[in-house]
Amino acid sequence: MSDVKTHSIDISALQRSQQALRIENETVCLAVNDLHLYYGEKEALKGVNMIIPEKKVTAFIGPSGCGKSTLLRCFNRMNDLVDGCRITGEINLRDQNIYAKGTDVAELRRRVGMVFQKPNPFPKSIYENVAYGLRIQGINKKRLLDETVEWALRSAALWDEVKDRLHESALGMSGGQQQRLVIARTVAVKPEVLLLDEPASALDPISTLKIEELIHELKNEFTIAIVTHNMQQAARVSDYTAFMYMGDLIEFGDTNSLFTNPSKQQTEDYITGRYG
Ligand SMILES: Nc1ncnc2c1ncn2[C@@H]1O[C@H](COP(=O)(O)OP(=O)(O)OP(=O)(O)O)[C@@H](O)[C@H]1O
Repeated sequence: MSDVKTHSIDISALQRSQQALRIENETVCLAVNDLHLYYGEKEALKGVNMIIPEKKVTAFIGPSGCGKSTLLRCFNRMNDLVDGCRITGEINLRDQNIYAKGTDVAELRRRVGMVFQKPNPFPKSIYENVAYGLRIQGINKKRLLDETVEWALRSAALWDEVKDRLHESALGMSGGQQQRLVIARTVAVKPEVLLLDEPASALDPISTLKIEELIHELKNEFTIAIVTHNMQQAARVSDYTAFMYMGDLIEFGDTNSLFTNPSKQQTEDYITGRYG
């Protein structure tokens, strides 16, 4: 390991297992095959191939505009909502191509939930925010709603802070609490995958730490893909990291190896702060 690399990322602080993870030993949750995405004439993803392993955290890093969020949004077809967006290639969620004709996109988005940079609770009570997706599914039995709301709030490490004010407005919560509430709302419908698009970048350091700890807990139950601008955060929270540059996936591997011994010069230049 060169001095330059250790200067940028303090990998010793990760307390990571010495045993390297191996992608080939993982169960595949999502498989991306030759994915190209065009916004009009502009090719924003240039033939991406990778897998997202099940019940692991996969981080996407790279300079602004390299396509991280675009790729994340492909996993639950959020780009379908963008005018002039065209996609070729495949993404398989387990053994189903989510871009196949006839895919139920609403059901896909239940299975693959998404949390954005800025917390976006609904102007409703804490309880109703979490119950929202369940009610949309037609679940109205109070006992089932109560149980699931509690489970989701516990999963998002928020229950103890809000159990006595469930019927107060979510808008009275702090930004960090709102983001954990949005995570609770997302997990309440029991998705298989959680997509997190810079989930902590609008939060203070303590709230950020809580979100990072939460990610560690959530990967016991969910497959997680996270976009982050913060390389330290990627190193802290993820098992695997994908480095993107100008629409290409440059390198993908276990996080320890990618940060300590990158195989591509572009990755090394980025993680050592030479550009981006
Ligand atoms: N809705 C859109 N319409 C047209 N071009 C877009 C759209 N969204 C993104 N792009 C372009 O696609 C490219 C990739 O953008 P994307 O937001 O995926 O990058 P990113 O790596 O997530 O960037 P950042 O880190 O700044 O969020 C950029 O050139 C961007 O300008």
